[in-house]
Amino acid sequence: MSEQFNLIIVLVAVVAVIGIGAAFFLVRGRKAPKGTYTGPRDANDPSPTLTTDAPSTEPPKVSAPTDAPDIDVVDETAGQVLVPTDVPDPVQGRLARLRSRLTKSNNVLGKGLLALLSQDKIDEDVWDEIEETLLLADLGTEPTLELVDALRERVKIAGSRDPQHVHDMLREELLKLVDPSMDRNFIPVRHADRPNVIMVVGVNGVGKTTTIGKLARVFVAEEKDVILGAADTFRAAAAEQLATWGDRVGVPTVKSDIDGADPASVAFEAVSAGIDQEVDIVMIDTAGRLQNKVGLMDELGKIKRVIEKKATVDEVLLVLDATTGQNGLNQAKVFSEVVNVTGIVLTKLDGTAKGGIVVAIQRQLGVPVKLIGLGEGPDDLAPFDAAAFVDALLD
Ligand SMILES: Nc1nc2c(ncn2[C@@H]2O[C@H](COP(=O)(O)OP(=O)(O)OP(=O)(O)O)[C@@H](O)[C@H]2O)c(=O)[nH]1
Repeated sequence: MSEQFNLIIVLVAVVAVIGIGAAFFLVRGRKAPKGTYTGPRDANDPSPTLTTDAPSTEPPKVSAPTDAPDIDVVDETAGQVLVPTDVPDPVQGRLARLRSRLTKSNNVLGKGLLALLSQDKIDEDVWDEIEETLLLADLGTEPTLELVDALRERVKIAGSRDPQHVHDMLREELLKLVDPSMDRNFIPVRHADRPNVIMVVGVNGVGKTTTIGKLARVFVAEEKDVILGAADTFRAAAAEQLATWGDRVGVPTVKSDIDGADPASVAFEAVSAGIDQEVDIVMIDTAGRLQNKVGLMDELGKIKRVIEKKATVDEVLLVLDATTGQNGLNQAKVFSEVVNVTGIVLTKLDGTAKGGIVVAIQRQLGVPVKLIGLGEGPDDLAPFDAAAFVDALLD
């Protein structure tokens, strides 16, 4: 009797275990085979405790390993069907919608300049004030002097203080500095045999993950298929944050649940998944948390090389926080020495009166600002348009 009773208990336990297992499987969806990137985790790959300044003595190895370490990157995107909960705003007209944010924070610059230039008599003190206004707006020394010289010349020739004329003159000269001729296209086109790959770089806290989330929405609004790769592996929460952004618009994320996992492996898996699933765009988030330039260089360089085993990196977007002024310029310098930056995303322009940073950064790197962040909302990212930007400063 007690044997029968024991048998019943064992049977009940087995059924319960199978049931829980099946439920878990259904909730998680199908797990694809373990990661296919078999490159070794380099000694200099970042770990959560990395603080040393010591440069690595060996270049990162990325090829032909024999015994693949246990890289826990699993492409959970295969067969995954995400049901979007959000419909992103169309891209057209975004800057117009967000223009008031730019105007509110930056009209100190535009209005200040207009007032100064409209005075009956523009003496040296006024020119000094104009110069100061431009420098305070983070325009940078060289562009400031250029602009002041151009305005002096034009004021001398025109002689008139008519407000509309002053407005038009200032608009023209500012536009020249912002340079409307730069190629600011940021909507990628898929290659015939592979997705377009975008790497997003920048230090932590600048709004990188948020920007990738917002950009994924922009691409979805443009009817592109997208996969995200969470190669910022310093903290699993960052990957979750990215996945949450993606989930909302039906974009899957390749990630590792392990803090400090090899970022290049995650990038490789994301690009592999993008190729397998024939998506248009793969966007790779990276960490900017490294304590020193050598570490940063090693990590970003390795991610790029590993991706290039599968595809080309078509765009490297550098995300910079507009409120950080000179610090942002220093970051831009470091990143551009490490990777070939092809475009800039300037975030938090809604929170600063220093819109001149657009000019300073473009000058320093010689690459265009392609997008600007104008708030924390999911669709508060706008394509940068030189004329609309200058108009927002002046109106
Ligand atoms: N006001 C404003 N806030 C922004 C903008 N872009 C991002 N943020 C905020 O900036 C903060 C940091 O953003 P994250 O995306 O977490 O920054 P991150 O660079 O990815 O940082 P890590 O994940 O720690 O590397 C968040 O509170 C964002 O909401 C913007 O354009 N305007």
